[in-house]
Amino acid sequence: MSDEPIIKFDKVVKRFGDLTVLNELDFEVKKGEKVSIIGPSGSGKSTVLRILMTLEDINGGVVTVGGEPLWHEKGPDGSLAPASETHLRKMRTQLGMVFQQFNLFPHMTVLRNITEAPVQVLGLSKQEAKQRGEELLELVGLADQAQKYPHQLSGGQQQRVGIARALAMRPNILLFDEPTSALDPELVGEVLNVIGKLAEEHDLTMLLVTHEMRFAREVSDRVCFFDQGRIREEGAPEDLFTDPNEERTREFLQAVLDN
Ligand SMILES: Nc1ncnc2c1ncn2[C@@H]1O[C@H](COP(=O)(O)OP(=O)(O)OP(=O)(O)O)[C@@H](O)[C@H]1O
Repeated sequence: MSDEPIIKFDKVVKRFGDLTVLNELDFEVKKGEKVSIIGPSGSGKSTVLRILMTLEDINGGVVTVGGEPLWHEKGPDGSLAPASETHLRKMRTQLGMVFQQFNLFPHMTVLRNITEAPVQVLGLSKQEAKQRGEELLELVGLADQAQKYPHQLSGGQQQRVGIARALAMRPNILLFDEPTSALDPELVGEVLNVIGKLAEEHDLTMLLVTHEMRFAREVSDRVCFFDQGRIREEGAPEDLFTDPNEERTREFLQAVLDN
């Protein structure tokens, strides 16, 4: 891990109508760091990921990815103007996201789900993309499922394809938005195992929104507790989970761990 932040939110404001979801959020992630975001429903956790994926714009502040503003472009005089679609498209290639609902293309085979974007967006040849796709299926333990369609797979297998698909774009940063919350309990483990293996073996920067507290504790370098659009408390998992400073964090952990 380096000290340089690869993601930086500087007083970021996000509103939906009258609702302020991010309230001057300051947040940094270092290169290679594995960070979990936990917190109550509606506290803005998924919004942080969606802003990074350029699926939601921002109403104030600056988001920087890899040292460059995401939602802005620097003019010749150094001033910041709203980003063009070309800039957003370029910036987006640094990030991959694994969604709660998998979001696979239902009419494509597993392998094609993985090769489509590398061919269309990165310009890889079909052969190169296929080779990369097969390696990734191996990594997520699905080498024998390449020619199946998503509906022929279990939820856990579909989510592992979702992870392979995100990795196929070789992102520097991988975002996970509650990747196991749509799964039957018996399928959660296989997905967490794949994510855990990635965290251990790769120097990818990972940002994970999760309700799986035990997993967050195992896999993260740092855990951030979000509350009302800000980070209420953050720290090493062993500190935050065993001896939080804030009463609000304690209440939240008590409530989720009792469940
Ligand atoms: N497109 C939208 N339009 C209007 N309101 C939205 C939109 N997206 C999110 N919100 C609202 O913004 C708030 C924050 O949403 P967000 O999904 O970031 O929360 P969260 O912390 O991830 O919650 P959860 O754990 O329930 O997924 C919620 O109150 C949500 O209803």
